[in-house]
Amino acid sequence: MIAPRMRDLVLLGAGGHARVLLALMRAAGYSVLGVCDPHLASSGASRWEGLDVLGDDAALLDRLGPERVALVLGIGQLSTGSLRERLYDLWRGRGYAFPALVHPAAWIAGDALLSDGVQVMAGAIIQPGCAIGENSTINTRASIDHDCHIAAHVHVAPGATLCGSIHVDEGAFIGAGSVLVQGVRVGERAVVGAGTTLVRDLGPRQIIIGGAPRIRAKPAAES
Ligand SMILES: CC(=O)SCCNC(=O)CCNC(=O)[C@H](O)C(C)(C)COP(=O)(O)OP(=O)(O)OC[C@H]1O[C@@H](n2cnc3c(N)ncnc32)[C@H](O)[C@@H]1OP(=O)(O)O
Repeated sequence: MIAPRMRDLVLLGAGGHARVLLALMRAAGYSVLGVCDPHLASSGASRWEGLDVLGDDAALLDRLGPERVALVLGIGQLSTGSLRERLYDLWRGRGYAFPALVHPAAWIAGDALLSDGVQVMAGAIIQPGCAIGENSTINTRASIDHDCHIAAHVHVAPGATLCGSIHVDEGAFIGAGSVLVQGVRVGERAVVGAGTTLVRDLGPRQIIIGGAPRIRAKPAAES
């Protein structure tokens, strides 16, 4: 993990996810040099949310090399599409660093491992024994319990609850408010719909949505 204070940060993108990250960076006291966004640049705007608009990608490459700035990926990730992943790989390939960012109101166990580019939003909890892969987002108030392994480019959306010892493979999307019971595995690029409870493994590229609750009697031995 690269210490965020080593270099000034430049925010890529100016949508809702970028605004949440800007709030995180300000709350954590990071130094933000400005924002790069093709739409802002083409509109001629010089300021956005109190930041200087630095221009589009070309401006960044021309004026602010990877030795001067580190990047923050302000593009969110929905259940479809992989723009965020492609941009991350593109800029990494150009030599730029993406420090892991953690909101000061998140709680992360001392032994949890956060890879480069991980973004942990306000209210999130990451318990002992967890590892979070590159460019993954643990969004607002999501909860990752002990010994979970989250691969790269995963989005755990707001309020999702992952119980212990869960594996989430690369590029998967865990919807808002979903609950994953202990020990399940979510396959590569699979999608867990918002509010869904996952009780068994989900294969690669599978989507699970909702699911009817069932009522049954408890075994006699249980009171
Ligand atoms: C900060 C942020 O905002 S981060 C973003 C967080 N957002 C989320 O977590 C949203 C996650 N996305 C979802 O849950 C989506 O609905 C998906 C990906 C599971 C499915 O999307 P789509 O394939 O586009 O499904 P679509 O909208 O066409 O709905 C298909 C059917 O499933 C139902 N449905 C869709 N999602 C859900 C859900 N999460 N729970 C229950 N039912 C659902 C729809 O009502 C529809 O039912 P119908 O056929 O009877 O009309």
